[in-house]
Amino acid sequence: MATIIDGKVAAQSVIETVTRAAAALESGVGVKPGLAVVIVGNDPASHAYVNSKSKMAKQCGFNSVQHSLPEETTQEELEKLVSELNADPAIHGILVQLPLPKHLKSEPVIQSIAPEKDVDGLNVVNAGKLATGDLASGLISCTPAGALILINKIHGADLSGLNAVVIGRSNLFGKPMAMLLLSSNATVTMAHSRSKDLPGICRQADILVAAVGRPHMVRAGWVKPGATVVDVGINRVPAPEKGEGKTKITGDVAYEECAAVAGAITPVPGGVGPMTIAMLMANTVVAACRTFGRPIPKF
Ligand SMILES: Nc1nc2c(c(=O)[nH]1)N[C@@H](CN(C=O)c1ccc(C(=O)N[C@@H](CCC(=O)O)C(=O)O)cc1)CN2
Repeated sequence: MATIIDGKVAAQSVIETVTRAAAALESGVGVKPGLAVVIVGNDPASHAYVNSKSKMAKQCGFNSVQHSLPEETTQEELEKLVSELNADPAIHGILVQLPLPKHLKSEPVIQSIAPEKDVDGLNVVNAGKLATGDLASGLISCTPAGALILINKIHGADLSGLNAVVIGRSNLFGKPMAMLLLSSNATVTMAHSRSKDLPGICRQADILVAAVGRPHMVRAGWVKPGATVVDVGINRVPAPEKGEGKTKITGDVAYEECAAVAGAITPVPGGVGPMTIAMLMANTVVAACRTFGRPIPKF
């Protein structure tokens, strides 16, 4: 049976470091790290994530600001808010929750966030720094940064000689995950819905990272015996066992059968998800420390 990689424990350790760094910043320069989270519309899951982020920011001792905008918000209104937050000296991190309602274009909004406040790491400046191997001066997308910490718990920081396969090629996860694995010396394959023989590609992986958005797509036969399997999927599926109309969260990996083959595996819930919020706090405190030239905590 595989080692279960506990994302809640790892996230708690990150949060403790963030909280200490925030307290040191406040006692040193009298300023709290400031995080502004922006949400547009009424999607219940997005509201739940944003509330968790705002609550965690308060727990870490941050100045936590939430902007909940109505569904009918225009592109101009949203970009105006981002521009005000860019200019606000009390705000060191800005996050616009995704996905945005269909009538809004996310890319111009993301690119309008000042790179030094882009705690989601999605601005081309931060994505470009990661792609060119500069992991020190930018901000890295939260979910891949958290997933790498979990992978390092099993394999250490140097992944030389290991084959890593990332299924999924989004800007939010797949691309930055592949860049981080490459920077750690893994031999990286990016696979996606148009890849030929996905199961065969996955069977080559010592580290298999699944971000496909389809419940239980990765089956035991896709997993190399002893591999580390990282499940990034957050799929809401019906849970009749919990009562009529109830739902539960499940991953992209068929957990039970893959755990029987893998050497280590992340569960859903309780794996990569909690690391996403922890790394958002980490990016915010790093952004604030940089603003004041204070020492940058290590995660
Ligand atoms: N601007 C962004 N938007 C979105 C991001 C992001 O990183 N930046 N990621 C996802 C959603 N997300 C954060 O926003 C997120 C997803 C899941 C979790 C989490 O802790 N999941 C728990 C289960 C929670 C539950 O039961 O509902 C777990 O896996 O244990 C945190 C954050 C899309 N949008």
